[in-house]
Amino acid sequence: SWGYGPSDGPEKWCDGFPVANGPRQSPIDIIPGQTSYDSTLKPLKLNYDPSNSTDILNNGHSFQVGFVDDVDSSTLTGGPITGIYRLKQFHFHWGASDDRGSEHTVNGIKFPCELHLVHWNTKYPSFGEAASEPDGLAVVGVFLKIGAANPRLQKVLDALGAIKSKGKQTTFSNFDAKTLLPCSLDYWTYDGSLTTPPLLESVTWIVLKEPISVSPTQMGKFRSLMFSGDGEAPCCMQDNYRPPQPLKGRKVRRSFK
Ligand SMILES: COc1cc(C[n+]2ccc3cc(OS(N)(=O)=O)ccc3c2)cc(OC)c1OC
Ligand SMILES: [Zn+2]
Repeated sequence: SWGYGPSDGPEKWCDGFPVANGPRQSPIDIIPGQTSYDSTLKPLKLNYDPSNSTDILNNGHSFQVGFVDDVDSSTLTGGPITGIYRLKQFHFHWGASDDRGSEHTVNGIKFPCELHLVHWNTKYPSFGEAASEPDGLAVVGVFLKIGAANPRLQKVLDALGAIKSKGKQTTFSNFDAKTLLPCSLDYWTYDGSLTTPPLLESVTWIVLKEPISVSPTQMGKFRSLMFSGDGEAPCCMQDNYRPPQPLKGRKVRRSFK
């Protein structure tokens, strides 16, 4: 299957997933001077119920925190989307060193890490069905910038010891995803895709302009995870990011002046 190494990484994904060369692939390089302010864009509304996180899982590509998504308890509304989207999971992408790791870039600048909060449109019966519709998913992207240690992030990082290798999972309840958001909800938005296989072109991307902080020590905790499962040749989980993809004429809008 696919990965992030020289033989199975992003340059090879088109072999198994031809949509990799499609018209609305993600991530992209966001060039603020080339975005257009859209006054019709609504404020983002993120109503996350702090009690409905369920588990934390090492899926062999990243780690994800899952949420109950059979009711409208943690939702995304407003912003560039219409209707109600439910939070399914959040996960991260990061680098082997602090000079890289984010998937989206800003004026070519890479951040050391990027958080993705994955939501699906409740007009469809499930995530899986929504994932194949052009308006099926909405992912909120948040950049992490090196600075002071982030105490809210630390709660997630403290759970990583229990999920070091691929396939490990443990309960992770009462985590409020809202605590990972920056003060400002100003955002850029564009039509894109999943950034990992199956690379489905079903994502409305909402990338927040303001980063949250992460310390170098905390970045080290991300890098202590393994791509590999128990009993496999150990391989550190790092550089699990896809580089920016061609814009192919897409417009990037911004919610702020
Ligand atoms: C739970 O069901 C599914 C889980 C998944 C797992 N999955 C795979 C790749 C993903 C890539 C993602 O990309 S990202 N990095 O842009 O947020 C987000 C969530 C993902 C979730 C995929 C599915 O079909 C596409 C599923 O429906 C069958
Ligand atoms: Zn992601």
